[in-house]
Amino acid sequence: MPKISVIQFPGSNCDRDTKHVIEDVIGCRADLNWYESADLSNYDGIVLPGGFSYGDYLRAGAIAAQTKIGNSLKRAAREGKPILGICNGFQILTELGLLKGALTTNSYPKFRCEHVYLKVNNTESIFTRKFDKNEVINLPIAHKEGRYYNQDPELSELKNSNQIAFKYSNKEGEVTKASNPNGSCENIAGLINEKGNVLGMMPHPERASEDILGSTDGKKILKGMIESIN
Ligand SMILES: NC(=O)CC[C@H](N)C(=O)O
Repeated sequence: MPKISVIQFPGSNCDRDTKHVIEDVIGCRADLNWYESADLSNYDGIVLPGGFSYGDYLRAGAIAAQTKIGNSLKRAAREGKPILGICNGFQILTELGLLKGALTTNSYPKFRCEHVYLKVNNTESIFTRKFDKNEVINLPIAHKEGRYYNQDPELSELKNSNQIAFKYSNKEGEVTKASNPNGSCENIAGLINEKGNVLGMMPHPERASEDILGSTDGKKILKGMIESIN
């Protein structure tokens, strides 16, 4: 059975929910590992959970990315291990340079906590292959620094190499300004690296993995990742 490491930073707050979904909903082993002592060589996949690492001081994710787990994450990414960064995890991955671009303060600078619709743009990755192309899914967001920023030529490269995983949309799948909760460029809600083994996303799949929570769309992302490990 694959072993997944869920990394805990000072200020993580979605670590236990993530472990719960991986273990109790998907039926895989997940350990909580404190960032200072985590040995990623023992694990087949890694999840950076949501939260407020180091209190979001300087910029969300900036300080966590400077700790020694940063090098371990870079090594794991190079080795091709699947890495999923959820919300604060996505912020840490961009700060580490494992995903391109940056996450900055929402265009309307308030914390937004609500369900949003996403259009699935890439269905070829290990994380998104359980969805149909352009499928509209429903996941919750909870952030203040979720505005994805990038510019050309990098932005065009991301588009041309199909690295945009999810875009904020309306229920009909139209990618509009009104359906963009934070001012992200191109309505980008989730990105995959070039190699296809790292996904960062602002919405929370672990909060949408059980019927009782109103959506199970998020489970497909975690399941896709875990089932890719053999
Ligand atoms: N849910 C999260 O991971 C949260 C928050 C995040 N650090 C922010 O931008 O507000």
